[in-house]
Amino acid sequence: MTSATDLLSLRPQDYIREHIRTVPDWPAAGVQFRDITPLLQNPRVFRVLIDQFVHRYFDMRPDVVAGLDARGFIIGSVLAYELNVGFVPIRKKGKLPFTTVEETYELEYGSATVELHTDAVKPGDRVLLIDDLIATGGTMMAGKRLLEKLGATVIEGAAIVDLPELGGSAKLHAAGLPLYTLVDFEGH
Ligand SMILES: O=P(O)(O)OC[C@H]1O[C@H](OP(=O)(O)OP(=O)(O)O)[C@H](O)[C@@H]1O
Ligand SMILES: Nc1ncnc2[nH]cnc12
Repeated sequence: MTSATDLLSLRPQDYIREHIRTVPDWPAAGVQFRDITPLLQNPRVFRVLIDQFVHRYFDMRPDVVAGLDARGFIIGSVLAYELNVGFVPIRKKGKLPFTTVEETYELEYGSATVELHTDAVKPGDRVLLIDDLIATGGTMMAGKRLLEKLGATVIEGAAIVDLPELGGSAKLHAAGLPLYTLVDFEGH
C-alpha cells in the first residue's frame, strides 16, 4: 500500500488500482473478483476516485447521474451530489415501488433483470450512466436501453474497472456508447 508521500509520485489511476483487491474463484470458480471495498474504506483514495470523475464530468454537465445496482449507487450518488444534479437508481427487479420499465440481460455469471422508474428521466435528458465495473457489458447495455426507452440520451458510460478481455467495453463502443474507465485488469 502507498503512503501519503508516495501518492505525490503516483498517477491517480495507479493509486486507485493498488486499492482494488482481487479475490480468486469468487463467486464461482475461474472468476477473479475485483473488490472495490478497500478503495471505499480509505478516505484518501475514495476522494481521489471521486475527483477523477468530477474532473471528467464537471464541464460535460449531465442532467442526471444514473447508477447501476448496487455498487454503481455508491460512486454514482456521491458524484451526482458533487455535480449538483439528481441521482436515479437502476435496480434489480422487484425493488422499485412505482411503475417501471425493465430489461433482461446476461451476466458473466447468471442472468438478471433491471428496472427503472418511468419518471426517473425526461425525454431529452443527458444522462451519465455509472457502475463500478464493466465485464461482459450486459449490465451497462441494459441500463442504456432503459434510459433510451424513456427518451433520454446516455452521454457516456463510466466505471472504475474495465475487464477488456470479456469484450464488454468493445461491445458498448460498437453500440455507440462512449466510455470512461480508470483501471483495466487482465482476464476474468
Ligand atoms: O458487465 P457485466 O458482465 O454486466 O458485469 C458487471 C456488473 O456485475 C457486477 O454487479 P453484480 O451483478 O455482481 O451486482 P452487485 O453490484 O449487486 O454485486 C458489477 O458491479 C456490474 O454491475
Ligand atoms: N470479475 C468481477 N469482479 C467484480 N465484479 C464483477 N462483476 C462481473 N464480473 C466481476
